[in-house]
Amino acid sequence: MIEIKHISKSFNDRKILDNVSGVFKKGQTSLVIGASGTGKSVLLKCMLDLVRPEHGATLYDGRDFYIGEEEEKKTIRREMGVLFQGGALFDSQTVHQNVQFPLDMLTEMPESEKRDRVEFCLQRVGLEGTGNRMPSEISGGMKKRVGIARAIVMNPKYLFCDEPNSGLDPLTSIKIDELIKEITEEYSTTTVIITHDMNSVLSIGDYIMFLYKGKKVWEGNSQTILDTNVPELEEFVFSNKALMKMRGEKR
Ligand SMILES: Nc1ncnc2c1ncn2[C@@H]1O[C@H](COP(=O)(O)OP(=O)(O)OP(=O)(O)O)[C@@H](O)[C@H]1O
Repeated sequence: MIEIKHISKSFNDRKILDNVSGVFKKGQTSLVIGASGTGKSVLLKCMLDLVRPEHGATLYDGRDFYIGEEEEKKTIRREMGVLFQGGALFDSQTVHQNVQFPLDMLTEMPESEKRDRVEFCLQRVGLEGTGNRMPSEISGGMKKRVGIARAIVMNPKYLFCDEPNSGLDPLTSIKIDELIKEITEEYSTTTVIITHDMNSVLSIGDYIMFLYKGKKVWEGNSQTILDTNVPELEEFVFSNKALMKMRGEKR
């Protein structure tokens, strides 16, 4: 479980996050949603301690990430897997080398064990047999899968995905969402996904936090979101015409 408590962050006197709190549970896919520029990525960076908020705390299963001992912070960092926006693969390295990177950086694992672990993760994301290819030789959807394999190679407790569907067609997006959801349930990870994809919201939103101009103005799940009466959220959700129609038919 990850708890964020009263997170506030400003850049150059401009408040980007304003007192944001929430709980992301183990074994669930939690989504942080909102329009562009509303502070989703900054919130993720605060949770990863890449950006330090002026106020607030992030607790990983009760362990305070900002004020804990350096050893404890290191432990927490090793328990995190991150799927970066755009995949962030090293172009000059093979798929296998990309997935192995965290094992090389963070473990003393023997080479043979690393190889087996990488092969297992590639197989888990449906990419068996592709280890020797270069990132330039695979599709956008496959790159995301490589990114997911790399994010889970250390067997993380906490999985962060920044816009996992960006640049993908709708069908591939659904498959990536399903894969993230399956992994979350299979390994009981606490998964936090930054997105503005309404398909994801409706299909994998166990918990949804909606940010508007840096504030949390709504929280709920995929079942309750279509019944919202919060104007800012209504505007966000029903900018999708098909959903607007669905709501009309429901009422
Ligand atoms: N390092 C920084 N210095 C100054 N301003 C920043 C910095 N990082 C982010 N911002 C500002 O914070 C605001 C929120 O940015 P953020 O990237 O969190 O938005 P977002 O909700 O993730 O948007 P998108 O969906 O487009 O990725 C933006 O106005 C951005 O310019």
